[in-house]
Amino acid sequence: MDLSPDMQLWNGRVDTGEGDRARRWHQVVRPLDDGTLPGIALLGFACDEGVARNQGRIGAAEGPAVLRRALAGHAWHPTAPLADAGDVACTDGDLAAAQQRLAEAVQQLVTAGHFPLVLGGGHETAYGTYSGLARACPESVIGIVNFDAHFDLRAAAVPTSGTPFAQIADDCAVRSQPFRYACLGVAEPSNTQALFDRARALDVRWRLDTEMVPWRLAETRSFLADFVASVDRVYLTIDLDVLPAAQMPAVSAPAGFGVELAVVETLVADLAASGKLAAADLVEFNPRFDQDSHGAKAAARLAWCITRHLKR
Ligand SMILES: N=CN[C@@H](CCC(=O)O)C(=O)O
Ligand SMILES: [Mn+2]
Ligand SMILES: [Mn+2]
Repeated sequence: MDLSPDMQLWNGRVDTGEGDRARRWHQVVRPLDDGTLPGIALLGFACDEGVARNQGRIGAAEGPAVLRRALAGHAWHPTAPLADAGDVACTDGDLAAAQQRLAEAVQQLVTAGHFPLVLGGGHETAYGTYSGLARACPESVIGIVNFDAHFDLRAAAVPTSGTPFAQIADDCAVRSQPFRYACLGVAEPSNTQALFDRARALDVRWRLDTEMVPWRLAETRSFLADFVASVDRVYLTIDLDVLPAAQMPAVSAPAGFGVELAVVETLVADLAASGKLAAADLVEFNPRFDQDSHGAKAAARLAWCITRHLKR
């Protein structure tokens, strides 16, 4: 796999003379090659074709590069190797082909023993990430944990950023595999009754944004632990529009209510430490709508959290 990572994106502060334990991401990350030991592999999906098709605000294709720059200066804590596998892009409007290329890259990474951390891209990223993981481990029951204000279970004429979990449900039905999907942070005003009906028909587990307030965190942790216990492996997808608009302005559809970053981070850390997390993506980050990098910082913090707590 050669997706030509742009290593120029990785630069930042150097604490000269403080030794190995003072390193930051930009000093640790290496371009992925055949000799890279199994570890964390960053993979960009530079695509907002699904957002455009879903009547959203484009710009998420610029997300992967900005997220790498935001991550570059973070202190390095994990011990696993960190590699940059480069980007899969969608430049010709052929979303299905781009999702297939993403799936192939994710499949190769998982098969080689890496943990793919995919930097989206709109939520159409999820269909590629999931498909790659499912191909790499066809015997596993994969549980999808989606932090999102939206179910993304739309029935649309063409695939969009609003359809990935409906597409996955269809694929699972074809393969006679169970469709295991938990959606955390669902905003009632942002999902029609038809979407709730589809979620019920597909046996989706969900928690509303109003149920994910900090003072009900213990309940939410237990909800998530029960879901994780019921599957073999977990695919985590974080749609950044789950965060309140004040914490995450840099998305197509900012949340009026949202789930606090502190709550999301605690739950993400739980998932990373579960030993079942097999792949993750962060999606919908759109730098065009950021304010003084607040959104980039929140998104980078969640990516950092996954790597900090990851147990495999
Ligand atoms: N990823 C897509 N999410 C939402 C967008 C909603 C909106 O644009 O208001 C959806 O399709 O439901
Ligand atoms: Mn969303
Ligand atoms: Mn979404």
